[in-house]
Amino acid sequence: MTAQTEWLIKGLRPLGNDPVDLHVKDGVIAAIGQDLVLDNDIQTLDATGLVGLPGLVDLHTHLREPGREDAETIETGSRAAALGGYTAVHAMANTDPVADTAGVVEQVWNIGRHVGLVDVIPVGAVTTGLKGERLAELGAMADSAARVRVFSDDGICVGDPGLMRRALEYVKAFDGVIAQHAEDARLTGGAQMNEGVLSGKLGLAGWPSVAEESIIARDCLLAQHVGSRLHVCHVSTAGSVELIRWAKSKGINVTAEVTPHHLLLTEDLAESYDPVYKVNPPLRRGEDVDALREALRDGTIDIIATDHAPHAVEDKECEWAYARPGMVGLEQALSIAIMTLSDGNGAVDWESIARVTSIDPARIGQLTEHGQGLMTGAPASFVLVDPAQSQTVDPARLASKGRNTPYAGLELPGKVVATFLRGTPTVLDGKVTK
Ligand SMILES: NC(=O)N[C@@H](CC(=O)O)C(=O)O
Ligand SMILES: [Zn+2]
Ligand SMILES: [Zn+2]
Repeated sequence: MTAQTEWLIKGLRPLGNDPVDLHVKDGVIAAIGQDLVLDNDIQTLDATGLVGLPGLVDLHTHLREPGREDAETIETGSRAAALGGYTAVHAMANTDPVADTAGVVEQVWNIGRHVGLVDVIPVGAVTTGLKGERLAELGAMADSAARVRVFSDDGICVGDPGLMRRALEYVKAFDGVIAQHAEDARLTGGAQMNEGVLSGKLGLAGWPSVAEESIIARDCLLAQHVGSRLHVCHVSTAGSVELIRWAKSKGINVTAEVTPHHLLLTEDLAESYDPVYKVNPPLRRGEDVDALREALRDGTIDIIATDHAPHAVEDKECEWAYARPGMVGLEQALSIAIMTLSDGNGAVDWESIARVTSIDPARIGQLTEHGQGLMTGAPASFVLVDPAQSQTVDPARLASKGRNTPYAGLELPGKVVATFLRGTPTVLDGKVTK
């Protein structure tokens, strides 16, 4: 029975270009062409009007397993990811136990494979227990079955410059990358929101831009000094953009990500005192949002990464100061990419969307099976999007266990109709297949 493995997909528009048919067989794209006719009796999918993109790759996802399965599991997070058009997600290391050994990363990787909806690529911790004291077993995680290439203490900054330098040097051996959560903790004690006029008015302790920017500047100089690869997580300020632009102009090997929420939302939302808007780094000013959007368009910021951060209801529906920071994002990221990378007259820059959501995240994470585009011989991992449909976000209907979406009630453009992972549909008709 070839039903699951062989497909004829009719009339999709790759990256928004002229319609073609796609023959999917044995996990790869066997042929692309106009009006393909196949003589055997295989499954056909009418994709007229749908845009085809390479499967999305998230470099920054919190799946909460092991340790907080009440907030998210690898399975529920995988469902959310597939519905969002993702075929691979990098699972952050700030779990309990922390993903700081070959054993833990292999377990996460195995559960992801068993669920089978997206490739779950573990991120390894930089320091043991995220304590910032000594390096974790980076080499063993890289050599493990999980083939870890991205290392991060995300949630916490690697504050010690000596340790950061050694981590950057260590991962060079296997072309790994250190993904830094840039926050000088000595400048953010008790911080609740962006530091500025509004934080003063609201009486909430501020997180100043300089707490992010000073670490980015330092880490770029360290990456230059030791000739290593640095990735900056969730860039949130105009000043950070300027620093990264400078570093790239000097040939420093730095890449950067921006989250959907930092591309769309501003600090004013804190006026509601609704903790759904509490996140690290905090939502910033309109000027910062403008600079981040421009930086994404001109390539200074390489990619969109969700920082999908599901939390249990009791950790979010409480007083602002006690709420955990973070918001979910896997199911809405593509819509926000569409909003950010269109010209306002409805013309969507699909090529850039593929670059920032798939091709470049796969390159940074060293994933050879993803982000390859729709080409003959490439793995059949792609997403079919209907740009004419929109979705109104209902927190109760998310596949993620997290209900902490900042987009509740908003009508967002685009809908994922189907996602394929190595030739097998994980989403069909907008629903997870298993
Ligand atoms: N972004 C957040 O506000 N929270 C993240 C940690 C992080 O990304 O720093 C989390 O793990 O909940
Ligand atoms: Zn972080
Ligand atoms: Zn994070």
